[in-house]
Formats: sequence, C-alpha cells, structure tokens
Amino acid sequence: MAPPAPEPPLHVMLVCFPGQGHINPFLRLANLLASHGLRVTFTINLSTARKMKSLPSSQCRSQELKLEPNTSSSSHSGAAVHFDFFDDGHDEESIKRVPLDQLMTLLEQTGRKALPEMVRKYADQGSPVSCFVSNPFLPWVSDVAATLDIPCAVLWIQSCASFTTYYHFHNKLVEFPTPEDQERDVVLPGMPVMKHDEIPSFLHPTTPYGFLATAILGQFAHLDNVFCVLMETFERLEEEIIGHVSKFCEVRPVGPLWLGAKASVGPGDLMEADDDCIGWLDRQEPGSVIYVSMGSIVGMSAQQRAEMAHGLMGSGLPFLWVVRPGHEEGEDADLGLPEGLGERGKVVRWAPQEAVLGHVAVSCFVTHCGWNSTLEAIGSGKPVVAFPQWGDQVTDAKFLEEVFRVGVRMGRGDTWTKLVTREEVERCLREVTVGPRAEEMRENAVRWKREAEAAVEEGGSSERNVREFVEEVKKKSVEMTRRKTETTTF
Ligand SMILES: O=c1ccn([C@@H]2O[C@H](COP(=O)(O)OP(=O)(O)O[C@H]3O[C@H](CO)[C@@H](O)[C@H](O)[C@H]3O)[C@@H](O)[C@H]2O)c(=O)[nH]1
Repeated sequence: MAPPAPEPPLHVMLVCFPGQGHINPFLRLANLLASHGLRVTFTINLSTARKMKSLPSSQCRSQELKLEPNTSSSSHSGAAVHFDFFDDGHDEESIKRVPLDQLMTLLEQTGRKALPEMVRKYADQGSPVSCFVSNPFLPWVSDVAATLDIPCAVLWIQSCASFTTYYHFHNKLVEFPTPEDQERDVVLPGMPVMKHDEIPSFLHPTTPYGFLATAILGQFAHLDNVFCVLMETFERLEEEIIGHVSKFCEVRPVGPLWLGAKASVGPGDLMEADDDCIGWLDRQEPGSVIYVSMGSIVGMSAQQRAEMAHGLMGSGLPFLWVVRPGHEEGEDADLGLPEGLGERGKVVRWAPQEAVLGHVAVSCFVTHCGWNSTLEAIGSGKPVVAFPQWGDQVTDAKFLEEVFRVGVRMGRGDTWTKLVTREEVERCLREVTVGPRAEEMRENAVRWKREAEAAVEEGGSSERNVREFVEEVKKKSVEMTRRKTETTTF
C-alpha cells in the first residue's frame, strides 16, 4: 500500500501595505515563518509588486503578467515564500499619482474582493489558508478573515511605545493635546512623560495627516478580531511598556526581524540601490563615515538639504548621503546640492542600508527615525543623530536619545516646517562622534546590538515568540478544521 500523502505545510497569508517601511518587515517575517516550516504567501497590490526590484521572478514586473497563483517562490528547507498579487487597476506610474487617502480606499475596495477569491483558490489547490497576518494600515483584513472564519494576527511594525500611545488615544484612557491645550504633556503607563511634540504627530490636533491616524486607529477598533499582535521590537528594548501592553493585549515581540530572518527573499526594494556604496565604504577609514538617510517617504526641502550639506562638509568627516527629493518635488528633481560636496562625500538616491549600517567604516547614522531604520541602527550598534519628521518618528527619536541613550536629537517641534541650520547639524555630528558623551553613546549602542542579537538567537525572547506563534497557528488550524468538519457533518 502506498504511504499516505504528506500533510501540506500550514499556510499563512501576509497582507502588506504598499510602502517600503512595510514591505521590509513583512518580507522578513515571511522568511522567518518559512524557515519554521510554514508555507507563506506574501500578498500586495500588483502595481507595487511590479516595482519591487528583487522579487525572485522578474516576471511580475512585466506588463504581460497574468495573475497566476504563486508567481514566484523561494524555498528554504522545504518551506517556501510565495507571492500573490491583487490588481488595483493601476500601473507603476499611475499609482504614484493616487493621493494617500484615496489609496487607502482603493486598497480596501480591491483587497476585500480579492482576498476571499485567493482563499478559495488555495483551498481548491489543497493548500487552505490557516492564518492571516494583517498590516496596521489595513485594518479591514481582520474583518475579511473573520468573515471567512480564518484566524488573524497583526504585525505591528512600529515600536511598542507607539502602539500603547495609539491604544490609549483610541480608547480615550488618558488626556492628549487638544485644540485648546495643544502643549499638554501625555502620561502613559511604563513610559517617560511625553511632550506634545513627542507623541506620534498624527495624534496631535494640528496634524494635516488626520486620515493616517484614522487608518492606524482603525486597527484598535478591530483588535478583538486578531488573536495576537506580532511586534517588530524585542523584550529587553521596551521591557516595561511590553509588560504593560501584555495586560490588555496578546503581544509577541519578534524583532528585530532583519536580524532574525537570515534566509532572504527580497529585500523588496522599490528603488535601485547604488552599486558602489560598499566599495566606497571599503575605501574609508574604520569608524569615520557619517551615513545619512531619511527612509523612503519623507524628504528634505531644498533649503534644508543645503543646510545639511554645509553641516556635513563642516564636520570634516566623510559621509554617505541618501538624497531623495522633498515632498513638493518630483522624483527626478535636480537636487541643487552645493559644489564640492562630492570631494569628501558620496551622494546616492538609494543605498543597501543594512549592509551600510553593518560596515566597519560607518561611525554614526543621521536618521529620520522610521522604526525600521531605528531597529537597524540598534541591531548594528551605531549611534545616531535623530532627525524625525512626522508620525512615530518623533517618539522613536525621544527613545533613541533619552531611553536607549544612543544619540542626540537634531531640531525640535515641526522639523518639516522649521529649518535646522548648518551650525546645528555640525554641532550634533560632533556631539555624537567626538563630543564628551560620544564614547558613552558608542558603548550603549554596542550593548543594544548584543541585546538585539541575543533576542533572535535560539532560545532568545523573539525566537521563542516566533516558535510559540507557529505552535498557536497549528493549534488554531486544527480547531478550524474541526469546526468546518462539524459544520459540514450537521
Ligand atoms: O537608501 C535607503 C533608505 C532606506 N532603506 C530601507 O528602507 C526602510 C525604510 O523604513 P523606515 O526606516 O521605517 O522609514 P520609512 O520608509 O519612512 O517608513 C514609514 O513606515 C515606518 C513603519 O511603519 C514608520 O516607522 C515611519 O515613520 C514611516 O515613515 C528601511 O528598512 C531601510 O533599511 C534602504 O534600504 N535604503
């Protein structure tokens, strides 16, 4: 008699928002779960998928692509990461012109229709979806999962400090700044007192990005639909806050994902990195280079770029600077940088950031404090000059400076409207590289790097949390199958 066919691996579907700061942690989680023997389908809208430079199959970027299931896959020890896309009706160019608030609606409309179709397709293929992992910007995914009776988790891709701040705001548990009292401090359990410009800026009454707060807060209205919140942080980094959040929410810190997810599909860059960054760094002295990057969304105004350029030149140190155009400029804008900049520095439009931060030549990181960049700095042991612009970045900057004690904050308040002068840039660079506290910041940074590595190695808190999550998915899958069998039987 032929041996019974092996059970198909458990199938988890990750639904990702189309932004670099989302794609990176989602791809990393996909790799991690696949390395634990799960089949993982990474789902995103098609027009964004076509821009992802390193998807295993370049086909998905071609116009002729037919939406075949599992267009591409990458195997590690028998398990695999697959990709599947839903059509948002746009191409790579036209999607760029869709305003962010309309993009949210478009994704919801097209995604709500596409996900159940995908689920049916996989069930027909004998690989039913056992669990969804949704994105904080796509709160409707957990609704869809509930309708399909499939368990859903969420991957929270910002700090636990930001999570608890949004949670307390949504549930009106503490006082926040109001139009009448705009400078009120915010006091939250397990956290240092936050000034009005240190809470995620979308929660401030003066924010022009209220719709982003609405989208993120939507997650908290749907929290009952998710059985667990996977969090891109690690226990030692935010111990007290995680402890408090655990009292009202099933939270599992699994980060830093970029350190934990060794096998790699991706990194899913939407921009082509400059080929020579690492070669250029190889030619610099160890511990000499300032790396400057503002992530994938925010840019600097032309005037701010000029101040930054002069500050960098004034520091006397070599620098690698990722320069993207500002909000009001197009991607192809002439960046108008001052003459002579290239003599000591290298300016690129995109860099392989993980490799850059891990390079021995890099001494410090001027960052906008997006949470991915923050964790990449922490896991690389590099001190920072924090230059936050909006959202959670202002909260991350406070923690980098005052709690993790690995850097200084440059500029305060609405840095996207206020100019930080060249003198201030230079002062901060000196403080982090040669100032009286520089050594202490470097030591703290190295200590955090060790803590981050310990969290993801076997038996570490994050590694354990991933394993427990996988076990939970298995249990839920068995329950789901039993429920479905009972329903069919009766
Ligand atoms: O030249 C570059 C610049 C960036 N990156 C990568 O791009 C990602 C950028 O992510 P992040 O640092 O989080 O910044 P944003 O792209 O600005 O991320 C958005 O999403 C984050 C997660 O929600 C938020 O924390 C930020 O505030 C929000 O702006 C990181 O993994 C970087 O390594 C590169 O690889 N090369």
